Amino acid sequence: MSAPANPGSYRPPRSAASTANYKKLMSHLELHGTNSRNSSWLESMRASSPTHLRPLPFTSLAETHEHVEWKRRHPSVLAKFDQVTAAAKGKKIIMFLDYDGTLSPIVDDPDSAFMSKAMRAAVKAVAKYFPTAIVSGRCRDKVFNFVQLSELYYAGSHGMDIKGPTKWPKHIKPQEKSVHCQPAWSFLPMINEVYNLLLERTKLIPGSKIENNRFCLSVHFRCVEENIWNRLAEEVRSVLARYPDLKLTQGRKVLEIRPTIEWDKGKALEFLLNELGFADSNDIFPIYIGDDRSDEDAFKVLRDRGQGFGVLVSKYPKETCATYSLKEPSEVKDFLRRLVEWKRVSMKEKQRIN
Ligand SMILES: O=P(O)(O)OC[C@H]1O[C@H](O[C@H]2O[C@H](CO)[C@@H](O)[C@H](O)[C@H]2O)[C@H](O)[C@@H](O)[C@@H]1O
Repeated sequence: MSAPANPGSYRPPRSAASTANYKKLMSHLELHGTNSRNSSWLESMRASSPTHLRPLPFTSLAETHEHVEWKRRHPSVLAKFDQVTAAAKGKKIIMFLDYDGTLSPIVDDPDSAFMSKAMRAAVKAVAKYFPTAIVSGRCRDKVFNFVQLSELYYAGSHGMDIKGPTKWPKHIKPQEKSVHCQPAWSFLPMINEVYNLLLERTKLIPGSKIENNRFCLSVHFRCVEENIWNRLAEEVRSVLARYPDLKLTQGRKVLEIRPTIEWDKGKALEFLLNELGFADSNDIFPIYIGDDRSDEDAFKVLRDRGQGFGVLVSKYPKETCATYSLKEPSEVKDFLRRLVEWKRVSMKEKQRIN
């Protein structure tokens, strides 16, 4: 799965599963879109980001049985920190971090999803000790502008645009060839065409926003009144009906339009492990932290490889392939800091023994 020499010449296969998902989602929009408020896509769109519900604190007596059971299956990685570091001992940790909802809190305006200085310092410290990648649905340039750390790998557009660090941290040998992977290169003109069509078709829908993430698009529902979600979805449906090579996925109050290629955040994770020279390595310990559905592809890869683990960032129980959980970005920051501290102490200890 090495980077194509000429990204423009690479035509990845279309996935049957993706096509089936696309048809399923499209048929939901078609069959139930305009009349039924109970269609499954509407329900899951609501549930994807229940920011306006009263949050149930994890420690509250009001915790539901479901919540308790979910926490038992996906405990806090902070609470299990000693267990985690015991498993990672002697192995090489590689850190993968989603951006929105993981490093930055979810906000109404996607252009204002800034990360705090403290979070940036925590990510910088992690990258000093472990190879670190940001894996985001955003386009690579945009997520780089938010994070502003040159020593990281960046996988934008759900992993369809990967680039290596421009400043190499000491622990990584600078690669002879620069890491570069754009498996959906040939879809660029189509994505731009659909972007312009959607801008035009949705301009009268209050609160809607179409975000161009280069190899994919996001249609934002967060600031659209729920009673017109169907109208927005219908516009998306009617545009996409003419583009069978694009598929729809659903995120947190967002519909994402992507090329129907067999590529996702899980594939990006595998690509990066290969590029780092860990393809067949048994002594690696990859950790992937993310909050959204698209992160599940990466959690699943780690689960299937039996290496490292996934951490889901969520205050609410969600079906997930992640092993552990964290409630919110501030806990992600705490976890990153603790990991750095643990590494510093174990390096000192090693030096003392030698
Ligand atoms: O993979 P990610 O880095 O998590 O990107 C997924 C989407 O994130 C952004 O949207 C989400 O965050 C916004 C800002 O907090 C929020 O307004 C929106 O409702 C969320 O869905 C980004 O704007 C999208 O393009 C990404 O697809």
